Amino acid sequence: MSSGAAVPTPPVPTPEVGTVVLTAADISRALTRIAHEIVERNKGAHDLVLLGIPTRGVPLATRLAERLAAIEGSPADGAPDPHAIVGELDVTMYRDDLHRHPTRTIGATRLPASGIDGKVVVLVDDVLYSGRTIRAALDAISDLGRPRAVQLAALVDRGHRELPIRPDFVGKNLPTSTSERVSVRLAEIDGASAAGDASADAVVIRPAPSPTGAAEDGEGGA
Ligand SMILES: O=P(O)(O)OC[C@H]1O[C@H](OP(=O)(O)OP(=O)(O)O)[C@H](O)[C@@H]1O
Ligand SMILES: O=c1cc[nH]c(=O)[nH]1
Repeated sequence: MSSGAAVPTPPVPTPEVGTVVLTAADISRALTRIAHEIVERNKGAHDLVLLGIPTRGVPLATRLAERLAAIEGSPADGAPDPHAIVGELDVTMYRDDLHRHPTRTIGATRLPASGIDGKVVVLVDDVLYSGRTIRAALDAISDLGRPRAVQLAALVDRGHRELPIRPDFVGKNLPTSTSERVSVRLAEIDGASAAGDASADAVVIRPAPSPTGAAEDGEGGA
């Protein structure tokens, strides 16, 4: 017999790699909740396009699309083909800090065949911090078409915004210091964990790696 309500698990400190604030199960639950919120906000999944921002926004967008399809049922019920509504949006050339990071690699931009005109575009990113990446994404979108609306989903909102940008869907609000760094690990990008777990998924908070890195973060250099 159960002895009562489950006791919340406290964050797990791992001194070498930081503190795990979201486990794989937490991330999975957060994405499922966000998918439900997207459906609720948009009264279904019609006309949705999910654009992931590299690097980790892309697999997150795919995971969200798979959940949207599962929530909406059969295509006759309005369920989207998850592969047909996901794209990726590279924002490198639209950044306002390019001069500080001249060696950034330019990534791919790939839109669904439907394009984005008249669609509801949900931008998907792993971490929202200064908001400068999303500002760049909005500029990139305006060069590609004219969506009916643009919404923003972030797995983690760590605060410290430098621009008037606010997410519509958040996995976890995580109060942080500017001297910290939030790292998201996803199996699709990072492979198996050091412990050999099937899923490497985790969100970890740790001290920013170096004074240079800390300064970059504090000034919004993502
Ligand atoms: O709100 P901001 O201050 O712009 O920071 C958030 C951005 O920083 C990280 O990307 P990063 O540029 O480090 O690239 P990565 O995703 O390839 O690691 C993160 O994935 C967000 O895109
Ligand atoms: O902590 C941070 C800040 C910006 N981008 C990240 O991915 N993590």
